This record gives sequence, C-alpha cells and structure tokens, in this order.
Amino acid sequence: MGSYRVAVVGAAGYAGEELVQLLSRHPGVALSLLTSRTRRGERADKVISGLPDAAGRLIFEEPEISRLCEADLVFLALPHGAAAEYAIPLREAGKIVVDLSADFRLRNPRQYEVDYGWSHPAPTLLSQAVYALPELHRQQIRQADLLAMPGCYPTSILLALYPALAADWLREEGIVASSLSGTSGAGRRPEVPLLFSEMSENARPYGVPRHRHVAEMEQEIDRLAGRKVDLAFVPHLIPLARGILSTIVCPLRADIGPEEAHEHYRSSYRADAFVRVLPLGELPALRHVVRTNRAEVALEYDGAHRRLLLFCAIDNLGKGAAGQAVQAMNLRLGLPEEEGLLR
Ligand SMILES: NC(=O)C1=CN([C@@H]2O[C@H](COP(=O)(O)OP(=O)(O)OC[C@H]3O[C@@H](n4cnc5c(N)ncnc54)[C@H](OP(=O)(O)O)[C@@H]3O)[C@@H](O)[C@H]2O)C=CC1
Ligand SMILES: CC(=O)N[C@@H](CCC(=O)OP(=O)(O)O)C(=O)O
Repeated sequence: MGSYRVAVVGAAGYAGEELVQLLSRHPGVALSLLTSRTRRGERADKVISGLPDAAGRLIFEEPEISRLCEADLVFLALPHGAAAEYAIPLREAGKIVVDLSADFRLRNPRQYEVDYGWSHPAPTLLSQAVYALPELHRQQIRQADLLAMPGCYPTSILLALYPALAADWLREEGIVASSLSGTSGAGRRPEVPLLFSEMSENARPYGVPRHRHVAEMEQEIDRLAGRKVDLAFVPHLIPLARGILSTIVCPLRADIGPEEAHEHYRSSYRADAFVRVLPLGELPALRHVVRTNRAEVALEYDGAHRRLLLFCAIDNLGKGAAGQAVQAMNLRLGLPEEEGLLR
C-alpha cells in the first residue's frame, strides 16, 4: 500500500465513485477517508461494487475538516460552490487539494460569477490554482497545491485543438464545436431530469447559446493562440451512460495539407501516454475509450473549403474527470504519470 494518504469528498457521486475505484487499486497511495452525507455509516463495498478489501472496509463519513486534514491530499468531487468551501480550510491546513468542480478553473472571478450565478466563494485562492490539464500544464501541476481539474467538454475540445492552435493554423472566427455526452456528465442528482424514459431512444441539444464551459475553453484557447479566437459550442445529450465525442470544424488561415497536419499532431502528442492520435482516415469511437483514461484524437482535411475537421473521444468520468484527476495527482506527488490508470 502506498505511503500518501488520500481522501475523497463526495465519494458516492459519479466522479467520486470513479475516483474510489481508481485509487483503491493505485499502488502509490492509500485511500484513508471517504465522505458521503447520504451514505454516512455504510461500508464502501455496499455502495461501490468490486472494491478490493482494504477500500471496501472503509465507512462513509460526514465531511469534517478535522478528519480530512489527516490525509495528505484531498479530492473534492462536489458541486460547484460547495468545493470552494472545503478548499479554503484544507489549503489553510497545508493540504494538497485536487478539485473536480469549476470553482478554480477560471482565473477571472467576475467571469465565474457570470457563468455560475454567484460571487466567487474564494477569490484569494485563485492565484494558487493551476488549470490541471496535464498535456498542457504538466510542469505547473508538479508544483501546485490547488489543482483545478478541467471540465469534461473542455478536456475533449482543448486536446483536439491544442496542436492546431500552437501552430497558429486557425482563423479567429468560424470555429464550431459540437459534443455528444452521456448522461453521467450531469451527476447523480435526483433533481436532474434524466429519467430513462426521457433519455432512451432520444437525443437533444442543451446549454445554448452559451454553455458555461465556453469561458473555460476561451481562457485556454486564447492563451494557446496568443490572441482572441472565437468558438461556438453546442453540447448534446445522448442515451449513453458514459463518454464524450466532440467534433470541431476549423477554418484554416495557413496552407497545410493533411499529411503535414497529421504529422504535427502525432509529434505534438508523442510524449503523452494518454492521447492517441489516430492514423489518417480513422475516426474515434466512444466504445474504444470508455473506462480508460485515454483521449483519441483524429483529424480530417477538407481541402475544398480549407477547413480542418477535428475529433476527440473521451470517457467523461475517466479522462474527463476522475482518471485525469489521478493523472494530475501522480504528477503532483512525483509518482509515474500512468500509475493506476488504463491507457
Ligand atoms: N460527472 C462528470 O462527468 C464530471 C463531473 N465533474 C465535476 O465533478 C464534481 C462532482 O460531479 P459528479 O460526481 O458528477 O456529481 P454528483 O452529484 O454525482 O456527486 C456529488 C456528490 O457531492 C456530495 N455533496 C453535495 N453537496 C455537498 C456538500 N455541500 N458537502 C459535501 N458533500 C456534498 C453528494 O453526496 P452526499 O450528498 O451523499 O454527501 C454527491 O454524491 C462536480 O463539480 C462536477 O462538475 C467534472 C468532470 C466530469
Ligand atoms: C451532461 C451534462 O450535464 N454535463 C455537464 C458537464 C459535466 C462536466 O464535466 O462539467 P463540470 O465539471 O463543469 O460540471 C454540464 O453540461 O454541465
């Protein structure tokens, strides 16, 4: 069993449960505390299936800061707003915090207020936070004590766009992204209207005209491009439990052909274990990435219209949430980046 003690707050939610599954088999850390207010007093293996013995014996507890401070690192798998309330005392106590919510993703607290609808609960902590997309911010993650895990849609869209933005191939206007998402992206909340009878054999757009992840995408896109780049984004719910498949249509400003573009994508991700750039002519499928921490990225070239078509498939609970959070934890704790994760 590993030497770092880790706790999961919100461990009976979708992302929390996935974290528990991954951390319970991780050789570099020991799960020391799980919290759930609704499951308080129950054994973990009664709520989460297939856990190894040591993790299965843990009892869900109320989230109390004094108990959480016995851990070295705390994952917050909580709703936006609630996460910051835990981050404040945990950071004061010197704990490493890995936050899966949106509370520390946006550098501008006024933008957070616009998109989330309330004032930022902990603006003074924002300067400590690192936007923890490992493929873009690996060095900063290694040194940060407050890791703001990206949203699931931004993860898929930024991984698809990053090499093209870094090479300055894209026009400032006309980029259109469309994503399909499984319903677990909405969390295990009874108030969310995702009844089986509503969602099976159905699909629908939502979050228009401006989903709150757009600000997060724009923040990183503008940083990568070094200029303002406009993006339209439309998410859709589809009748699957897990997975996000994003398609991005990008007008080009540079003269590049398909082989050159593909080679650039391959070399950009050569050192990244969890991003697979598919061979030219292949397109991603959710079935290949679900229950892994892998992102599959593909591109097609539309020469007639001078456009690049980008695709990315991830598991929203894997690379889009818990898997990526464990990847970031590995970097922060100096453990091998791939430890405990499936590629
Ligand atoms: N689902 C996904 O695909 C992704 C989710 N995320 C983010 O991860 C976070 C968790 O999401 P998800 O697992 O889907 O959400 P869920 O609603 O499934 O789980 C959240 C859990 O938080 C607990 N909780 C709620 N409020 C509080 C509170 N005030 N104090 C302590 N515990 C609380 C609840 O458990 P209980 O009431 O039992 O304590 C609940 O199980 C969110 O911020 C989400 O945006 C990020 C990327 C992808
Ligand atoms: C299907 C669905 O409802 N998805 C969520 C996104 C889940 C996610 O990754 O994002 P957050 O961490 O920002 O919640 C949504 O559209 O808000």
